[in-house]
Amino acid sequence: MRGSAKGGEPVGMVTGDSRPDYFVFTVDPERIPPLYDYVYVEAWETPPGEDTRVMVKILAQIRAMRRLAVGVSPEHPWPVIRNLSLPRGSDTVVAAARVLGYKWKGRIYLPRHAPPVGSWVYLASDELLRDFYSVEEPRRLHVGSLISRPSVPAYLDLEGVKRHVAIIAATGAGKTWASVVLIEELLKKGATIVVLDPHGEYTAMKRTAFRLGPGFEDSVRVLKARRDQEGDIQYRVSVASMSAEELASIAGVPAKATRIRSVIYGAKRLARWVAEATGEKKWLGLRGMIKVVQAAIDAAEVAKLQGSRLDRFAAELLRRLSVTASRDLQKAAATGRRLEEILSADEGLGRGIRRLWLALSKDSSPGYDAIRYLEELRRIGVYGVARLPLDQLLWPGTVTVVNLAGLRAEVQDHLAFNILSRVFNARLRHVRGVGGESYPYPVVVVVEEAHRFMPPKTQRQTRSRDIAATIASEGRKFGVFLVAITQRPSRIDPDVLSQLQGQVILRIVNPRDQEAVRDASEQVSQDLLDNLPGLNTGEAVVVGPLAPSPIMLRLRDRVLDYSGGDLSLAEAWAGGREDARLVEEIRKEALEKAGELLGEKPSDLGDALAAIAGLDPAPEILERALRLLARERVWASYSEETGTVYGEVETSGGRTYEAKVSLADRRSSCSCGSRQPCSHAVAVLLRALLDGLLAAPRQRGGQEDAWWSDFL
Ligand SMILES: Nc1ncnc2c1ncn2[C@@H]1O[C@H](COP(=O)(O)OP(=O)(O)OP(=O)(O)O)[C@@H](O)[C@H]1O
Repeated sequence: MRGSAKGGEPVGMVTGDSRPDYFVFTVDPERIPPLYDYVYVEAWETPPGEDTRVMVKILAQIRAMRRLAVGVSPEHPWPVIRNLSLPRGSDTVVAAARVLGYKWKGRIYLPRHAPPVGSWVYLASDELLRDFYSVEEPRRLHVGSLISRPSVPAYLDLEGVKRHVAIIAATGAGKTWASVVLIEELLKKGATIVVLDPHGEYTAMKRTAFRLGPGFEDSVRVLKARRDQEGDIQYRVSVASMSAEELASIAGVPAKATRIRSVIYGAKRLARWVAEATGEKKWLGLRGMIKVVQAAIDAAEVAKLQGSRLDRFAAELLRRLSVTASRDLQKAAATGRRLEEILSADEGLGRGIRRLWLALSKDSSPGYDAIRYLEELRRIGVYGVARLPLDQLLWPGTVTVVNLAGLRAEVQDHLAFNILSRVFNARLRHVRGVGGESYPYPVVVVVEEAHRFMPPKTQRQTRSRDIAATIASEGRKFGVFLVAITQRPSRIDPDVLSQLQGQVILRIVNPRDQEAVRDASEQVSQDLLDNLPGLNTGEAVVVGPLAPSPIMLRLRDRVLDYSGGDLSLAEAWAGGREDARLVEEIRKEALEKAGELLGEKPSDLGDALAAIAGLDPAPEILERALRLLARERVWASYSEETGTVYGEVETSGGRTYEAKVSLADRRSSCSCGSRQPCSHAVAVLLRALLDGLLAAPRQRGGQEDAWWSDFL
């Protein structure tokens, strides 16, 4: 009957240290239960609300076990040991059990008495455990089975999610797995879930959503933050809702670069007024700001020739903006008049122009730098004129994965801040009945790598920490619940961590992290902490309101896929085939774009580049450039004025190459040092072609001259 779950016969007797929460018992050597198995003792208790004592079954879990030698010790020398004939069973098996409580009228209570020494200890039956850990439908989340009893299902309590959840483990111990299982269960309950996914690990859930059953096919949506990442829809933040300071910081402009920041400040103000003067919202985006900076650089050059005067700069800038805004001369004049009206009535516009002049009057480099920063931000694709409607982010019975992969830390943090704030405010407005963007159902926000977003104030400043702390402390009132996932709880703000009352703790080895868990949760006892390094992958301890009583469980198999688990070689090599497919797609698209420019579709991409840019790259260089586009980050911008494509190739190995292709001179150069058209320059040219930045060869030049000659 060793290890059997039947119960009945005793497996030991309480013989040692006995306390209300813990007892030591000597084990029958013929019936030794495994570590973590469940036992009970019968004892008299007076349950709360009763006035007589009743006999109850006090459930306990074996947390430690030892064999003590009787009659021998390790100090005995070998010749003595060798000649002793020790019969099997001449040792004593001693176990220590942590009391879990007893169940009385559907509720779990902790005993007030220590089990008497001499009490029989019985193996708990499956039925007893099922009853002890039962959670009623519809609150039941089926996440696995008891660690030592695969036949007893382990349920979490849906209502416990209201007190927020932390999923904590060493790397590779199964955090993402645990989170996916929780998401599956929440989806079955019809929850609205948002996942902030810094590594793009959760995007694969979408492909497998159908496995959850009929009606779940569309229950996973993927929003991408970067244009070139996996996702159905682009998440969008409106530039108009951000301050110039915010924009500059996210773009990565150093705090000390005051002239560049001034340019961004001025450009933002002016772009807003051009939008107002023309009634065209497109000026509110980054492209609008970049056009303002370009006009300001040119206006500053003109003003410098005319005695370096602010009034000359202002007049020239307004003229250029009017013309840029409306090529129709009459309209341009009207826009100019309107801008001047605004300038005389509104000090803000004047301040914007002054800041631009101060930044650019000495030399134009802060202007070019500002363009570079804004251009980089624009290429991400997330910062635009209008924000994404809320119903694309939150939808009942749907998990929306926001793929933040491939973004700089500042941008990830800003987007996390933006999304957390939007969700919280939408719920707050609903609950308070205030107008504006609102959402009628509670929302669970899963934050992967939570330490990136909510570190202690003393360690690092982030934008998202304060809103995360607000959700942790007030989200319950407004129906916004946090599930924070991390391998470094010691790097999470203690104010946030202590509010995450439901904890799913998998293997943790680092003592600092164990301490952080203990500090954050009263329910994690020292003996539980001692057990954490010994857990296997996929085994967890759950404490707090998520479970009826602290529970050790093995997570069930997940249904939805995710990526980022251990590398599968078969899949990794299949990725190579995927690259080849992408290269062919890019080639096809580039040929089509070239056809639009040239008026007839070329049969060969090399010939097309020769016709468009006068470059004739060697075939292997062209192939390498296509592979760069498929695999790496390639950006391009085009200056109509100089007829030059500028761009960068950022490799996954962390190297950046800056390349330039002059269409007018039919030459290219690159920071890799190559004079011949190199793969970086060709990739940059192809990116400009794919992004539709290039004008047809016969249109270049002529129109430009006519346009600028009006006022030069
Ligand atoms: N419950 C489980 N049952 C079976 N295998 C599991 C379980 N949990 C995790 N694994 C395996 O362990 C590996 C690591 O799991 P997972 O990616 O969830 O860990 P993680 O803690 O999120 O890792 P990281 O810190 O690297 O993100 C996975 O490849 C998965 O196959």
